[in-house]
Amino acid sequence: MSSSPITDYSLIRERLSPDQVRVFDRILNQIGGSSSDPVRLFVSGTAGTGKSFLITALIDAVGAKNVFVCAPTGVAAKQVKGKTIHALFNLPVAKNGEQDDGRLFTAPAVGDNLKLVIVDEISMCSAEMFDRVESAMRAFRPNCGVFGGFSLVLFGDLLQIPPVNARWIFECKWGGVVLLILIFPLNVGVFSAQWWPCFEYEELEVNHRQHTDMEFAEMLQRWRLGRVSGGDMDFLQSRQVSGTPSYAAVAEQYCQNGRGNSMILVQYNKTADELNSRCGLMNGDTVLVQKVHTDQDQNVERLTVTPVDTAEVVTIYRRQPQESGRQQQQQQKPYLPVLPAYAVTYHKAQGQTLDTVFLELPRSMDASLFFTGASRVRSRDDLYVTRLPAGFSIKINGAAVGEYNRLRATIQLPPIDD
Ligand SMILES: Nc1ncnc2c1ncn2[C@@H]1O[C@H](COP(=O)(O)OP(=O)(O)OP(=O)(O)O)[C@@H](O)[C@H]1O
Repeated sequence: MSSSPITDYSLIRERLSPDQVRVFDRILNQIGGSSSDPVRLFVSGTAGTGKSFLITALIDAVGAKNVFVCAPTGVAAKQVKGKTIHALFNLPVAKNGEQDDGRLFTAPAVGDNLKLVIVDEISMCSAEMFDRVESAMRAFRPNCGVFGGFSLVLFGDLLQIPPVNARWIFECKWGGVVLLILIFPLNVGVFSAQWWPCFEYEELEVNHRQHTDMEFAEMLQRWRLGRVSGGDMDFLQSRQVSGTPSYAAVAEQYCQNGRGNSMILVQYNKTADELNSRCGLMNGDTVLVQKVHTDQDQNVERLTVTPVDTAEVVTIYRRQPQESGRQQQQQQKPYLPVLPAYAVTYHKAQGQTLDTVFLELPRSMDASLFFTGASRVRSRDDLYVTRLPAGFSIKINGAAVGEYNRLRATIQLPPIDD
């Protein structure tokens, strides 16, 4: 990816589908045009419609040094060569589920060349976090209005994973306002969070991830809306790894069927830890190994890695074993404190395309989690479930569907659940 803008967009446009080109042109025309109005756009579309792909095309066109790109999680940010929202805007991170203190740390320096700010996987960004982004952008350029007058494009799918223990980006802070609106039904936009109504809407429609298995794509659209047919249940039954939730059976199947970037998706971090450690692996930061340094006997001495959450370069050295006993320590070699992890939470998988997934399913599950997990793969053959609980069901979030339909109506599209 070049850091300078490409002025002839024809080559970039060639790699995009017609709906991606429509949005690409709309954004670039507004940024490059004579209008002084900043872009305020929310680009949605179901999983696999190439939202992240379009982001990389926009970065190429505008030039990496002229765009800020971010996402709520490190893995999602890495996907679009960006930073986490926290890292980009220097927001304090909440620890152990406690709320942070709401302070805004020093904002990064912003040159005059900043043309566009992009936030991917917006479904996971809470209304509170979005308020902070607004303050941070206004701090870059005070006196220029909302979001500092910068162009801002949001990408995501409101039917994928919502923010953890927080309000949706479109949800109102004060229940009382909702009550008032119920009594005096005014413009529906008043329901929304403070900044959300500033955004116009676009939707991508071509599924690029499951385009070779349209039956699977249709199945996913049912699941996205919380509908699981009898045929779907039969299919899920046939994709079970084991009759009982046995980590060993899952691990064995994983080793046999897992390809390239396969993942076991689980609900909670502690389950991921358990699964990883049972298999002799450990959970931790996800890192990309950039360089393996060896000595003259080809023993690995150290690794240069980039954690996906921070994108810093880190060197990992061998450590002495912790076991007690001097003799035992002398016998054991210093070890590298890094092992591959293959179970992650559904949250960490959002935004990725994976070769194979193994879904851990509770008896009742949010449609957003199930849909996000299942839609990571390209075809039915790449999807497994660790076990299908009796009476398995998924439930849809009505607020997200309602907001989706409201947005679609603004561009004359029918409700998704019609
Ligand atoms: N125009 C395109 N031509 C070829 N491949 C494409 C195109 N657009 C997207 N893809 C591919 O389709 C897959 C899904 O794309 P992408 O991850 O951008 O979708 P997404 O809408 O961001 O999905 P999600 O909502 O799940 O994050 C990726 O493998 C991507 O490379």
